Order: sequence, then structure tokens, then C-alpha cells
Amino acid sequence: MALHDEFSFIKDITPSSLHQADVLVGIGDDAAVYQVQEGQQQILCMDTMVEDIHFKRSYSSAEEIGHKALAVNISDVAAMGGIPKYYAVSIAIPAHWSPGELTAIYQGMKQLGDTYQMDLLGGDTVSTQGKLVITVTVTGETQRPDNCLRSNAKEGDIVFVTGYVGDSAAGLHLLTENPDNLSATSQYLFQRHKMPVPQVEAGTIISASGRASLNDISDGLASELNEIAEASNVTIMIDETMLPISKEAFEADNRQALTWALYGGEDFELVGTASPETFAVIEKECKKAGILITRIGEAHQGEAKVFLEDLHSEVRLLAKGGYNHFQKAGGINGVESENGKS
Ligand SMILES: Nc1ncnc2c1ncn2[C@@H]1O[C@H](COP(=O)(O)OP(=O)(O)O)[C@@H](O)[C@H]1O
Ligand SMILES: Cc1ncc(C[n+]2csc(CCOP(=O)(O)OP(=O)(O)O)c2C)c(N)n1
Ligand SMILES: [Mg+2]
Ligand SMILES: [Mg+2]
Ligand SMILES: [Mg+2]
Repeated sequence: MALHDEFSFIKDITPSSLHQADVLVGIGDDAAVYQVQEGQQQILCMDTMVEDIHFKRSYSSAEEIGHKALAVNISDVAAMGGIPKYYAVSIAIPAHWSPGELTAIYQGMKQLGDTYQMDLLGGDTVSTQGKLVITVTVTGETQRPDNCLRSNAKEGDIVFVTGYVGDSAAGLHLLTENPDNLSATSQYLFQRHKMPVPQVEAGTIISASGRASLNDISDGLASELNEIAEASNVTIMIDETMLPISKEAFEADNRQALTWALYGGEDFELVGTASPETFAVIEKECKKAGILITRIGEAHQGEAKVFLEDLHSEVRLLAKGGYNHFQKAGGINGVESENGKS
């Protein structure tokens, strides 16, 4: 029988016990963490991008593809409060990709990696009769990974998110409509989709401030919040009026902007929770660093569920819906009907 759900597959293959006692975080968070020696924690993560699933060659340059393949991994390091240091790349190459394009993919990775002084340490090269597949492994270091776990949320916490949510999905929508659109709105949203900026500095500020729960937004805000609610066993309530949705996303389509923000995914912003006292510190430090961080709700005692209070003060359940690789051929799932009700 075909696979239906990447999340239950991951549960199935998670080992019930580990051999090594120095593993601090195994499968189940954004990245794994293990202790090398007292006070020195290393971080490890891996994400894959597949042509026509994660990007299209028709609208993404080779440099942009390389940038994003590394950025999505650095984003998982950021979600553990870490600093990225090294990367390795495995690439499966179909016949129709030219050597020039392939080196340009690596230039895109190098350009981003250089901004963090990251080094490429190895990888693998194979041919494929299918689409181009690029898998990146990133390692790095983290001081306080225990301050960034998905399981750290507590009742009374403030829920926050960095940057704007929904831009990437808005960009993808516009790219499929007219990738040649030169309007400032389209150009901004294209950039947000094709060249995500991982939130490393925000991650280090959050992990240094105290206990927080943290996730990066790859599958969508609703999905990531459900992961925090489930791992922490709390109810999360967010407020539609507080969601940081850009004017560009509203301009792209007023009626779809909320769905993009909740379920679109690939914003690679950080979402999490912290006590009001810790959040005050995070907010102050982010302001100093010029990082937008927005309070969007609270965590409460109760079932592991996520709710949205809408503009009319009506409360509705936010299902885990978001991007799931084995449902609806990878569409936006769990999306409300036209009138906004599920
Ligand atoms: N095929 C796999 N084998 C082993 N571990 C996996 C596999 N796929 C995902 N994982 C692990 O499952 C967890 C969730 O993965 P994923 O949803 O891809 O996280 P993220 O959205 O942060 O990239 C991570 O800890 C990841 O390392
Ligand atoms: C051509 C195309 N269609 C759809 C999408 C949207 N999309 C693809 S994968 C994905 C979710 C994130 O990718 P995933 O591999 O699940 O990342 P992870 O959760 O492991 O970080 C989204 C929203 C896209 N980027 N490009
Ligand atoms: Mg992640
Ligand atoms: Mg992943
Ligand atoms: Mg995913």
C-alpha cells in the first residue's frame, strides 16, 4: 500500500532506544543534537529538494535552487538556536542539466554559506533517470538546545512568530501565474519564495533568553503550531488580527492571504512560545537587532489542539493541514472552504 502520511512514517521508523548516551535530541525536532564534550553540543540536520516538488527550473535559476537547498537546512539549525558551520551535498543529476547549471547551484549555496563562514566538506554525485534531487546535510553548534524544543511550551506562554507569514505561498502562486511579472509586489514575493533567509540571529536570541519552544515554518504555521501543541500537550490559541501578513501578500490576493499564512508553508520564519517574562527579553533583543517578532497568541492548559480566533471573534480549530508529501499530491491540505470555515 502506498504511503499516506510522512509524519506517521517518521514515527514508524523512529528507533525505540538509542545506543549512544550523548544524544540530547534525536528524531522528532528540527535537528538532532548530541554532546561532544561538556558544554559543547553539535547539531545535525538534513533536507532534500526535488525538482517540480520543491522548485521548478522554469522560474528558479540554478543559483536560487542552491541558495534554497542550503537555506532550508540552516533554518532547521536556527530553530534549535544553533550556528551552522559545515555542509555536505548529495546530488542526483538527470541528463538534461548542464555542467554550468550544476556549478551555479553550488555557487548559490556558497554565496549563502559564506555569510555564515560555512564550509562545504563533502557529498556525493550520481545520475538519475528522474528529476534533479539535491540533499543537503548541515552541522553546527548550539549552546542551549534545551531552550528550543518543540516540547517546551507551557500554559501561560506567549506565542510568537518572526517576520511575515504567507509571503512564500503568495510568491509561488504568482510564479505559477506569471513568472515574468516585474511589479514590485511580485518581485518581493518571488524573492521570499525562492530565496528564503534563515533566521539564525533570531534563533540565537531566543535560545539565549530562556526556555522557549521553537519550530521553523516549512510546512505551514498551522502545522508547526500543531507540532508544538502535540509535543508540549498544550492548547494554542492564535488571533487572526495579530498575524503578520505583508501588504504584498494581501495585494497578491486579499481572500487567499490568510490561507497562505496558515497553510502555505516555506516561510522559514521561526514560530514558538515563551513565558511573558522571557518574551519581553526576546522582543527587546530582536528590536535591537532589527528583527520583526510578533506576538500572535497564547498557550493554555488543555487538549493538544490549535485554535484561531477570527476577525468576528469566532473561534475555530486549526487542523494540522499544511504541506504533506503523500497527500493530495502535495497540495495545501486542511484548507477551509470559501467562507473560511472548515
Ligand atoms: N526518512 C527519515 N529517516 C529518519 N529520520 C527522518 C526521516 N525523515 C524525517 N526524519 C526526522 O523526523 C523529524 C521531522 O522531520 P521533518 O518533518 O522533515 O522536520 P522539518 O520540518 O523540521 O525539516 C526530524 O527529526 C527528521 O530528522
Ligand atoms: C513546484 C512547487 N510546488 C509546491 C511547492 C510548495 N512546497 C513544496 S514542499 C513544501 C513543504 C516544505 O518542504 P518539506 O520537504 O516538507 O520540508 P521540511 O518540512 O522537511 O523542512 C511546500 C510548501 C513548491 N515549493 N514548489
Ligand atoms: Mg524544521
Ligand atoms: Mg525535513
Ligand atoms: Mg515537511
